[in-house]
Amino acid sequence: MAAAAPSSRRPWVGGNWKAAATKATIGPVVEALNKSGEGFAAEVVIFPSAMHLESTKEALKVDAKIGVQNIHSAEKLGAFTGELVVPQVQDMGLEWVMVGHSERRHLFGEADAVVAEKARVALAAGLKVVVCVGEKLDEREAGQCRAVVVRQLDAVAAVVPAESWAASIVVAYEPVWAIGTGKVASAEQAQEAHKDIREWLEAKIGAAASAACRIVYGGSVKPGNCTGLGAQPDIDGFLVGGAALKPEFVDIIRGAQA
Ligand SMILES: O=C[C@H](O)COP(=O)(O)O
Repeated sequence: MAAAAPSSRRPWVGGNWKAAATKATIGPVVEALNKSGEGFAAEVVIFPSAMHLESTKEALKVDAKIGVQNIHSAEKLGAFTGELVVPQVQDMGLEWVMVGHSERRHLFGEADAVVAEKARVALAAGLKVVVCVGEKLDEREAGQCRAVVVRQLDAVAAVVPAESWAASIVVAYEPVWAIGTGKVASAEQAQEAHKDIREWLEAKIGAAASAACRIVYGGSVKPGNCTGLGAQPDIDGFLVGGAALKPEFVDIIRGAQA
């Protein structure tokens, strides 16, 4: 059963800039965020590329956190050319790590166990983690949506402490067919998947985790569709790609009020 009214969970909005940002595109977004001049009701986390972590952190003057889009699963600094490791995330004073984005899973071949190990290492170091899950179009058409998401979540649950789910994990449900395609899931489709995830949390982790864990939707979220999605009882915010690189990202953050 869906465990709690959405207003009991602080909304969460992530802006995933992927490898799509340059100084020219970042500037107007940061300016819009800074000009908004408000404390957002939602918790806001921006995920720049490694290239732009420090400059974005310095430029942002609003209550928004910075996170990394991916990490390597090594626990210590070392010879891992091209990777970021948890001690570097901490050295930068960052709190958030994203794992399991569909582009990591499907373009770079990250298996469920690899994603889970990254989550484990980040949580063990005291970082907060966005765990991305979601089915491909053929999986949805084969009626496997719930099974795929449960498989991805089970892998994480097998290696992280149960207490992490309430306070340190945000689950991002991102149907792969809706990412960057303009084909947003309907509010009903998204709510059904989010309810499945909340029921999984209750059955696998416990009622308190199910009530507290933020489950956010990602996939072609825009100012024009975020209100209907955000009104669903089990949708606690958004993970935004393309629209997070436009000044109207501020409108999506405002649309994620509790
Ligand atoms: O991480 C964000 C998602 O991949 C969604 O991207 P999108 O908003 O461009 O569809």
